[in-house]
Amino acid sequence: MFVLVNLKTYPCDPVAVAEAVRDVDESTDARLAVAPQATHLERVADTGAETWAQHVDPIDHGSNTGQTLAESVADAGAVGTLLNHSERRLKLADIDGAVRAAEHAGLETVVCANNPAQIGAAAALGPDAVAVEPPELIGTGTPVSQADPDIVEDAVDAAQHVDRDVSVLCGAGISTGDDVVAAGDLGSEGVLLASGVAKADDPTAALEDLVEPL
Ligand SMILES: O=C(CO)COP(=O)(O)O
Repeated sequence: MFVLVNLKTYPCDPVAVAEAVRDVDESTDARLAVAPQATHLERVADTGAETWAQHVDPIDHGSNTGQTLAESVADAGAVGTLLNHSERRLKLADIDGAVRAAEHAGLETVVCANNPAQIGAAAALGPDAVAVEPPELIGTGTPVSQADPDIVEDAVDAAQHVDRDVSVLCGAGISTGDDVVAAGDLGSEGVLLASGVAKADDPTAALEDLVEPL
């Protein structure tokens, strides 16, 4: 299972969380990664933790003030990027452009979507993975795998119908090892989570709990 921790703009210490991700990754068969804010990418990558961006724009080098260039994110040490997170929605054409920009920079891609229909559309753009995250469950602590298992199974079906090479992650409210196991039982190859680790008093303990049953 892939456990991708999105730090959003939570007021946590990104380096401390990254060190926890690195250390717990070494103790488990699961794959762990962390997605800090763009300004923290380099410091986080320097810890040795697998580092992801939260977003890149569908642009090339040039006159794009204030935008995030995939090559710069890769230069900072990121190996992948989230795209179209529910808190950073893009138009379809821009998701397509951002997937191409990320691929060009050598970044792995996870395109987020709200529901199975959007997952099918996202999978058709050929990212490495898609992630279904019902927005109403994000940050609630109620795991999608328990509150809405059908959405995960339907997302897996929708993605496989379009492209069997696109893996499916799920997210929203995931915070325990049982949640991760339930996500896997529903056909998900990983989880995308935030508050369960970023807001934890002890991120190492939170991560250990997440991977303990794997
Ligand atoms: O948006 C999310 C991950 O990208 C999910 O957030 P929570 O884990 O806080 O529900």
